[in-house]
Amino acid sequence: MSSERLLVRAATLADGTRADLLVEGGRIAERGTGLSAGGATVVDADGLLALPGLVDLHTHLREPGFEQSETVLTGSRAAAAGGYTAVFPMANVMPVADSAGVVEQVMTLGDAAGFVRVQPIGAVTQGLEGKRLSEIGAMADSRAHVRVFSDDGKCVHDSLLMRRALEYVKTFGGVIAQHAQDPRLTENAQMNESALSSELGLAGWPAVAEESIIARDVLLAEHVGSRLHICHLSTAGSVDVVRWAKARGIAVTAEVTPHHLLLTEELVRGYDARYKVNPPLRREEDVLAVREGLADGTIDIVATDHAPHPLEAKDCEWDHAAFGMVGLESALSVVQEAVVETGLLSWQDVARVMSTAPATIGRLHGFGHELLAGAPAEFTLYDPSARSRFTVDRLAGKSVNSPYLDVTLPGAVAWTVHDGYATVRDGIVADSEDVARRARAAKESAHG
Ligand SMILES: NC(=O)N[C@@H](CC(=O)O)C(=O)O
Ligand SMILES: [Zn+2]
Ligand SMILES: [Zn+2]
Repeated sequence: MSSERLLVRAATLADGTRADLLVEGGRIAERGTGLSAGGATVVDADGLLALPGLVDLHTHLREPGFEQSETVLTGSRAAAAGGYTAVFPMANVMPVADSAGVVEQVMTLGDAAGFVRVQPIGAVTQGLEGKRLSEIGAMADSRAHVRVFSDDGKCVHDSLLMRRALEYVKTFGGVIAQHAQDPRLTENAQMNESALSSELGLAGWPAVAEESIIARDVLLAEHVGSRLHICHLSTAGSVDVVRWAKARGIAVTAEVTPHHLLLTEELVRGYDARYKVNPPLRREEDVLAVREGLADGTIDIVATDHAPHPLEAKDCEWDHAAFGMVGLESALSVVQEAVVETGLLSWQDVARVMSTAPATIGRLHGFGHELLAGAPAEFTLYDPSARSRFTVDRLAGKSVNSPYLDVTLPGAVAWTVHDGYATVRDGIVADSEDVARRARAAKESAHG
């Protein structure tokens, strides 16, 4: 039961070559051409792209505490539907993931669900309050082996605390992932600060509120000699600051979300809160600049910032609506539309920015990213030639706050294979009970 045998026939790899992949015992047992099935389930991958399992460095799974929005299980299903095989859930849950107990609990829930690897992120400060450092060392040493720390949802605004956090994680090679938002410059802010925000009468969120924190933090990272990661970078100025920092040799990495690669503030005109997100959708110039930054390597990765919210938190007046949009299920399609079809990134680049690089930044250990014989079977089979209206049945998580509903997008995930097992087959997400049962069996066989 635990080790499914699959023969993936004639898949196109990211480099354009074609190969058969024989999956057995949780690994890619063989890679070649004309492999014989020998009783394995044959997957006709003609026309499908085989990408290493996608890794999301920025996900909100909402459990414990906000299970009406998402659970570790439902978010894991959303991830599998999008071609992901590993996610890093953020710490803004209740109780906050600021202790070994909570990060271990989240990891345990992820292991039990079995759809993806769930690698928790720990909070930088206790209760995300920005006052005292959390138990960073205890989380790092725990069974959850935390390497990424973030107060995401809130900015670590106190410069001294930020410095101390960078110093602390340096001792074990961790990284601080900063939600760069000056709280004073964005008090009650509702959308990007621009001519449009004045026109719409919504309080503006200036680019400088993001850029000034990034500028401070790259200098702190340089001073301390530690690693800094910038969450959901969204402005042209931020790209410039990170470009400058990298040229200076500072150990900074940065992410952009799919929505900041595709959508602009113009969407706010209709006051539909599905477009309300933190950081806000920016100007066309910013969208072009973050695409360029991703293409030239200034921005290292694409991360979804999958932020599920229940209907009542979105189906209300703009000012009262929650910030955030779901993104796991649509990420690859949006990336295809925004940067592959515009000629900026190759599929090999996509494999890097959505799988290899996030795994490296997050220090995800024992995870295979080359689809080679002997590697763990972690991959997705994607049909880039598909084109369809993105409908609510594509959303496998609990919440439906997607900005893409009824939008035509390219691409479709056909199969996702995690730990040698198909979590998505022929576009259908596997049964939760089956996946949980097989995860238990795999665990038992691993323990002898
Ligand atoms: N991105 C969002 O708009 N919301 C996130 C928080 C965050 O990522 O800052 C959330 O937790 O809902
Ligand atoms: Zn954030
Ligand atoms: Zn977030």
